[in-house]
Amino acid sequence: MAETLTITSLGHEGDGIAETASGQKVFVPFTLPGEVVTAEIEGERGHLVSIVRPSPDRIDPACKHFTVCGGCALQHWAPERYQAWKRELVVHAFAQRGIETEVDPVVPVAPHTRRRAVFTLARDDKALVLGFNKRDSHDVLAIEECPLLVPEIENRRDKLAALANRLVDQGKRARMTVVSTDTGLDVSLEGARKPGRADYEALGRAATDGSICRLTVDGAEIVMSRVPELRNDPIVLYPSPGGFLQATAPSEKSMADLVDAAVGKSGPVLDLFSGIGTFTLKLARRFPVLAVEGEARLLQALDRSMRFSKNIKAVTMRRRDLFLNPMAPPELKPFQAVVFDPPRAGAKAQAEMLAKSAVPRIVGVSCNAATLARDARILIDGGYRLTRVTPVDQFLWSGHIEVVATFELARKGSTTRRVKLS
Ligand SMILES: C[S@@+](CC[C@H](N)C(=O)[O-])C[C@H]1O[C@@H](n2cnc3c(N)ncnc32)[C@H](O)[C@@H]1O
Repeated sequence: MAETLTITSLGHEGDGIAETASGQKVFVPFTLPGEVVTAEIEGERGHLVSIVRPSPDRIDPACKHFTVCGGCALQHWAPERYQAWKRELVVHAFAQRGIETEVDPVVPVAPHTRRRAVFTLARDDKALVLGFNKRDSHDVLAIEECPLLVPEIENRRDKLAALANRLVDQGKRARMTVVSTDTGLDVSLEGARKPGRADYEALGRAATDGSICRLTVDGAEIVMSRVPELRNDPIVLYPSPGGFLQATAPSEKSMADLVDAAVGKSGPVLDLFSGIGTFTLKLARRFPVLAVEGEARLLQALDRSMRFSKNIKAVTMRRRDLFLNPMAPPELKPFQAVVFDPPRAGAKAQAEMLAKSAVPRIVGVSCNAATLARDARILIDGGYRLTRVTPVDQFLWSGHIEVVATFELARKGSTTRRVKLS
């Protein structure tokens, strides 16, 4: 039987939190603070049945698939309240580590800006479905719209499904990463059937209608009609098939501007977890930069950017596993600033090394506020001061938030030295 509940707050994934009559804490998706709802209780999950008293901040969701699609959790909240909640997530993550800090307002990101999408493809009962996983399910939802995506991807769903049609067999699944670039769609298919000779020809024909610049299957290039380029004059970035790329161009710009400002006026700069060089290249307009990254193919893409971008200073690249082999204080010595932008797991080992260094400025970028706060604690305990924290809403309507944090060396007796980067 459904129980009447009052939602007191939202959990970090965006689900409403309430207490049952028996004092049990339950999470009820698609509810808002202050709302009175009825829900069927199953363990610590509450399945929303009806909204008895809606929040004045409740709005109509932007997408017809909302609540069924696993992608979005919070389309039903007025933007100002939603953004304030996202900022609070960051405040809370730092407070959990004993760090009291000012946090800037969230930098918002508009709908229809997601330029990198990862679709699931599944063939059931003959039809090939291109979509996203349903909420709390492995089933694939065939999406008819997605207000997150740039139109170049959203309007080509049928074309993308047709492209994969030959290579996904009955009962099988595959993953398709699509990046909208300035030269067309860069499509990477993974987990599909290996193409045979006849497939190559058909794929070649299907892919060369002007909308697709590159098609790779499990990393192997099948079609390349134009080199995929992300142009931001004077810089050109080259995405790597299926490789990491900041999810939207506006959030990437906001983060790169924040990093650039936080680095300040002196180099050389060390860019750790550099990827294809999103921050490296912008910083290299002013300073020599050493880019360190674990994946060879991303450094190859950065190498290409260095050759085709204009007005950049010396960029040195190094491949290294920074989890197993973080850069140690003697190696950090030449740098006036260090940027680190690790995966969700954070950069604990590297933060421990940075905490022992005398680098004057450190900028941390992360899509996980909890691991960033953990790494911030390590830096602060090592003698750094946290001077600015800015959330960027790269993952609109989800519980995820991107954060840029700036640290300055505050240890007594610390001096700054300028050293030439060899
Ligand atoms: C969040 S991405 C940031 C990339 C880059 N800063 C950008 O904006 O495009 C994290 C990067 O860390 C790299 N990475 C993951 N694990 C690593 C490791 N153990 N050592 C070095 N790099 C690693 C990934 O390949 C990825 O490029």
